[in-house]
Amino acid sequence: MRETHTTLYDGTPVISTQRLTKAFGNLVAVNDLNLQVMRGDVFGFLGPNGSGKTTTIRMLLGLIHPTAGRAVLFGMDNAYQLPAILQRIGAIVETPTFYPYLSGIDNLRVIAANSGMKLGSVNKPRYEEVLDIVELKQYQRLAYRNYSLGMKQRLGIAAALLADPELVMLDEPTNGLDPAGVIEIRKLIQRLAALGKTIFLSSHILPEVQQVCNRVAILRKGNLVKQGDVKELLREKEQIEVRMRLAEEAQTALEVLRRVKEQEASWISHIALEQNALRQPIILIDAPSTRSADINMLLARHDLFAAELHPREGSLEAVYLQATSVPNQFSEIASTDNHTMLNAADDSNKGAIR
Ligand SMILES: Nc1ncnc2c1ncn2[C@@H]1O[C@H](COP(=O)(O)OP(=O)(O)OP(=O)(O)O)[C@@H](O)[C@H]1O
Repeated sequence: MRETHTTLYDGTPVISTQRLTKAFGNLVAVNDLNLQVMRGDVFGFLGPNGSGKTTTIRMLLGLIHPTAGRAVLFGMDNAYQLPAILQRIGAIVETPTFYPYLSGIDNLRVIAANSGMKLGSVNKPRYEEVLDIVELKQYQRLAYRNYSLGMKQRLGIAAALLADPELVMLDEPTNGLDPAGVIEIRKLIQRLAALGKTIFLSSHILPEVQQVCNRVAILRKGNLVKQGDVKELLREKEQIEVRMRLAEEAQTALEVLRRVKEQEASWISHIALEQNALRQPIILIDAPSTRSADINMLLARHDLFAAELHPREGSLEAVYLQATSVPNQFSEIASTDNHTMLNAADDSNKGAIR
């Protein structure tokens, strides 16, 4: 988790949507969406293919008009004050177009010229600054066509940073990247957060999001099914794993724990008997990891002694799976549910890595 968060986070909303909705004909791509992104957030925007992430981002950037509802960025309604809002945003929604035969730095010059930024030596430090941030300074003279996919993606982010935006919006920035490329992007996002940028990141890759984001929203079929602080969401998904020496002991322990759960231990939300990788029976208890000693004591009271007992951290994957398995009657869109990596496999452009 990002450490800079506490120092930069001041609770000022940067993005606030109110009942934001987009329908394409009969298809409700985004339904009644209320999002809150605060200054200093690294905000993860999650959802399976077709759940409405890109449509939301396009509405936020004023690329398409909502069917209903509104989006307020930096306190301004984007239906009325879009130019003032866009000046403060750096975004990559689709892969930016670069000239293959021009170097990285020359491509940035072209983009700056095309978007009306100041040219000439006065901007040179800024080009180098952004290339430095994305760790491409040493490759700035290399022709774009010789860049790796990860370098191309980072040059795109450098271009989005030229005007020193407060909010950086990245739509699936790790698509198609190899593990090293994914790590580079993660480090880059952490650097941008440390520079005080607010980051809005849509992604399929849950472990990545878990590592860099402090807050997340999960979309399913155009509906917001979860929004919250990552640490809190993970805490809700903590478990305690207990292994007994013998299978019969595991069964007895399970019965004891279930009884205790009903009678006195309301801090246990669920208990299941499963098998570990060695096919040994284990008891998985959904409870705060700080309760491990209590579990030990409860078992000991019944002359049951665990061979192993250890807390398991919560994962965003567990949060996601639970959130997206909730049946939802509002929208008609077919989506792929219960896929750990938000089902990137059916789309060759998605670079989900397990
Ligand atoms: N211009 C459009 N016309 C009609 N339907 C559209 C249009 N744009 C998006 N959709 C539909 O809206 C739904 C949401 O699409 P969207 O691209 O926002 O999802 P997403 O979560 O970004 O998915 P992915 O991860 O695959 O990019 C999909 O069913 C998509 O087919």
